[in-house]
Amino acid sequence: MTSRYIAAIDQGTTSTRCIVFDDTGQVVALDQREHRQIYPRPGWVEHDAAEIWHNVQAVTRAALDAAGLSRADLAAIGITNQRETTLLWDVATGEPVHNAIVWQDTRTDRIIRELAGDAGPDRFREASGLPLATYFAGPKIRWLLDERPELRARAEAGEVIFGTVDTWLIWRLTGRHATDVTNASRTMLMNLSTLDWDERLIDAFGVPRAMLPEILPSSYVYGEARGDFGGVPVASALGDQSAALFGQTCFDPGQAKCTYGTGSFLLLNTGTTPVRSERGLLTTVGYQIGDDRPVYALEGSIAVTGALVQWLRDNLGIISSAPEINDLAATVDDNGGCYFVPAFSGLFAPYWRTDARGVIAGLTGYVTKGHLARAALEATGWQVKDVADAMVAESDVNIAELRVDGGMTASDLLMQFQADVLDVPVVRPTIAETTALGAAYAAGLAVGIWPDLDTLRANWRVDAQWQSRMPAADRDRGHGLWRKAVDRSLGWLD
Ligand SMILES: Nc1ncnc2c1ncn2[C@@H]1O[C@H](COP(=O)(O)OP(=O)(O)O)[C@@H](O)[C@H]1O
Ligand SMILES: O=P(O)(O)OC[C@H](O)CO
Repeated sequence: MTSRYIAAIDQGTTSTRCIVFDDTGQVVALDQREHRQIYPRPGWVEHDAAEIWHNVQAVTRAALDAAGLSRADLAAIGITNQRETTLLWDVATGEPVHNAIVWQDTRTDRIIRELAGDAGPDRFREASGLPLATYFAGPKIRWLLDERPELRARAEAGEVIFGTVDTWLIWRLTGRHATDVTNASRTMLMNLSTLDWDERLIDAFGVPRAMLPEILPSSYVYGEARGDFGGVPVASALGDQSAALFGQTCFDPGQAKCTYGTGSFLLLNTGTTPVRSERGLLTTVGYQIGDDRPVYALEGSIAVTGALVQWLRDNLGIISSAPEINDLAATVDDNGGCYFVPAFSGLFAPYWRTDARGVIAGLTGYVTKGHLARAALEATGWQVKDVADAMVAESDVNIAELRVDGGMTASDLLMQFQADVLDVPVVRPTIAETTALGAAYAAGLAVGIWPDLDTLRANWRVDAQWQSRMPAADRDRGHGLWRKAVDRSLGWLD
């Protein structure tokens, strides 16, 4: 029997999933495991890279078992991952030399301020497409090598090497030290035009070239897996937001998707030319298929969306599960004049303000927990509107519809509000696991399961859609109040 299944590994911030897809793109089996979030100090977030590798193997075995399949049934393994999270490990032993520093971690704040100096946060934007921010991998490598000087000499000798999570998994699976171009575009060390490490950038961050992986396309056979999955080609790697763009089949310039999870990420396909942002968006690589020219995207990254729902559950206890926020919000007709800016770790796009902190504005004696629940859901809608507005202004593209995925799209109230404030249709596809699907599609293309992008496009189907029904005057008034609340959150830290 020919191998017609693909195992997509989705290594996310809070959990690791393996989803097995068949050659029609349908989900056959899924397994998922959470891993520890390590908070050594306020603002610091780490993961144990060894635990992540252990979980990747465990969920892949379990998903195959659940599907009643063996490795011989797999045509390919695809990888998608949380981006920017930074790992260093010892080539000889394969052991991590430090916990992984997670994308949300803000410990590099001082390094960022020093590097920005008089030139400001856009010092490296032309080459990298990114503003100087704690978010990206380059500053995290710098911090690790400054903190542990003994590692620098070993990194210069290529004995200690760097990778984002894709690289770590490709290395563990195949032995090759490689990354894909979408992940590399989040390091702040890659030149967006040459798609290679940029000497000026790696010098500025003090990163030895010997520790960096080779940069390869997203849909590409990286090598054959060894060990438990021996012989199966590892045939894709994409950062999770790029994978979702791919899984949503946003292959044409002007197509956009937003993934609503812990944070939310709106990506707009801008075609084969990178569009540099002057409005706080990121220029990133959407995907690259084999030797084709890469497809670029503009991205609006929002740090806290679903995480606010979790905060209402875990820290305030006003709901006992995330879906319950919708029942609570439905007890009231509107937000009661209340606006919630969840700037828990500053504000990401389009503001990039590390000095912001959360505020609830407009509180009166009238406000109930129902209003707070509604304001929390609306906060996601407004944050996405802010990045969508910046995108339209930046690229002259009118977003005709927004394709959505992720855990928060289960909220009908949020999806309706999103369509209302964006004034464009919001559309959710039948396969909700878009991120894993994107990794499976990219792997399947590389090994010939699917012949071309048109075949994948034809596979995309609408599950639900929401049309705008909010009067323009209400939208404008609400947006004005939201922006006032955002102003209140800025400059809280000195
Ligand atoms: N029905 C719901 N309504 C609103 N938010 C939800 C709902 N279900 C889950 N969430 C939120 O969605 C997030 C989980 O989505 P998911 O796509 O699994 O995120 P991630 O991949 O970032 O872990 C959580 O932050 C949770 O609070
Ligand atoms: O793991 P997720 O889904 O929270 O995504 C994290 C992003 O890739 C961070 O840039």
